[in-house]
Amino acid sequence: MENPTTSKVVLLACGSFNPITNMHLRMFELARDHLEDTGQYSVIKGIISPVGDAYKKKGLIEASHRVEMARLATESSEWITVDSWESQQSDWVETSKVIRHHYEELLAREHNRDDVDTVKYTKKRRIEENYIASSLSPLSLCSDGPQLMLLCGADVLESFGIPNLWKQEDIAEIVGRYGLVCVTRSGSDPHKFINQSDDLWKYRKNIHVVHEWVTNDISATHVRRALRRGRSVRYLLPESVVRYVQEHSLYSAESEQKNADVVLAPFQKYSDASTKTES
Ligand SMILES: Nc1ncnc2c1ncn2[C@@H]1O[C@H](COP(=O)(O)OP(=O)(O)OP(=O)(O)O)[C@@H](O)[C@H]1O
Ligand SMILES: O=C(O)c1ccc[n+]([C@@H]2O[C@H](COP(=O)([O-])O)[C@@H](O)[C@H]2O)c1
Repeated sequence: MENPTTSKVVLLACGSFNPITNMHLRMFELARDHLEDTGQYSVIKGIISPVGDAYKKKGLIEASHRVEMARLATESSEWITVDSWESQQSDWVETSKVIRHHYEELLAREHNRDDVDTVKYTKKRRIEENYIASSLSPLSLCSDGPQLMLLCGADVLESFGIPNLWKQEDIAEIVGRYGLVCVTRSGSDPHKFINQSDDLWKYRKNIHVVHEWVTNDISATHVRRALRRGRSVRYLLPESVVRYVQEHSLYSAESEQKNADVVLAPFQKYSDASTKTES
């Protein structure tokens, strides 16, 4: 039964998912519990959007494999889905544009649902188009429509502070207009980071920090390292993903060198600077 007093939320996670791990899936569950615990939100859907091959991060294997592994991993979930739109684009797509794309999709879906009420739709569309990123409260599609929020780990939030990585207007749009749910990772302190950033502080009410008490250090980098050393990765990834990796002989010393000689664009320097990336 729908609760009319709560706002519906769709969570969107962007990243390499190289490969998807149990922690990526946990991130969704943690975020949903956290938001619903406030009594203000009802999370209706989660979307995993693997980045395209043009991201050129070192060791990034083909998007087709990463998308397929994410599909296998979410087969048993009733609410987490995978979307391949971003991965199919020939150029790298900035996250703000990925969010906009999914927002448009949600809006179109709402429109189809409400198409008897075209006046209501047109009015909301106009409000939406005129919306200024500097507003402090995120806009939901319509009074009963879902709100789209970006879901990420604290490393991505902290990457907002890397010079020339994210455009300031994109950060304002993501956090000011849509909202962000950030899951803590070991070694990170999102509250401190928000406190030290004037831009994020301005939008603090739209940033939901989820504390993961069971510190879980699984990272795709650790998984790839274990795989190329012939170590077991069982119970770090869903079993279906472990089987897929084996069947397709993914993640070797050779695949880790992919894109190693690529001259990096500013947005890729994050990947390079990341302490998680190694040879
Ligand atoms: N252990 C974790 N705790 C919290 N968030 C996580 C964790 N692992 C991944 N994430 C988040 O999941 C999203 C997708 O992450 P990504 O695909 O880059 O995985 P990763 O494990 O960080 O990868 P890599 O090790 O290759 O850099 C990001 O928002 C990232 O912060
Ligand atoms: O939009 C941007 O400016 C931007 C800058 C840096 C990174 N991103 C996105 O952040 C995600 C980071 O993923 P990863 O695996 O490199 O940690 C990935 O989806 C990138 O497209 C996005």
